Amino acid sequence: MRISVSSDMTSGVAGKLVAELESRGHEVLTHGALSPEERDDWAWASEAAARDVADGRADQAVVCCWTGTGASIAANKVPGVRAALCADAYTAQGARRWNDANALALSLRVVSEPLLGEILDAWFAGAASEEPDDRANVAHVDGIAAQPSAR
Ligand SMILES: O=C[C@H](O)[C@H](O)[C@H](O)COP(=O)(O)O
Repeated sequence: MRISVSSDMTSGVAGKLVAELESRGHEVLTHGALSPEERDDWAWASEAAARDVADGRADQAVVCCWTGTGASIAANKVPGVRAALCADAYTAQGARRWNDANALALSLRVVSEPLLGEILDAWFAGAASEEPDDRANVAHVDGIAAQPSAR
């Protein structure tokens, strides 16, 4: 799989992420602090990785910042991207299964190296549910940004 990775810092698991993903057989694109000469602020870095997914240059993204919050918010503003902020394996598994999440948002402060391994194991093991209700939810979420409020 091709994974686009962004971070606003090189601290914490940001420094391990690319090697970890490559060791799992993924091709990695990098943005922000992980890419020389790119703007490294979380909003720009996360948007760049999310646009790789939306535009088909990557299958999925992993977006990081100190809390993971800004990275997830920015990624979720890009149409077609469903980013999930995950601080544990259970949430990562559910994000893939029920939300068909295509961007994993991580906190550089909270996620330790062992926890990163657990979260990635769960994330990549999980397949999106094909249940009609689940697909309807995902399709509705993708359409929200494109529609005016119905209320
Ligand atoms: O949600 C935002 C992230 O946690 C940022 O990593 C944090 O705000 C630090 O950003 P800055 O280095 O721009 O202060």
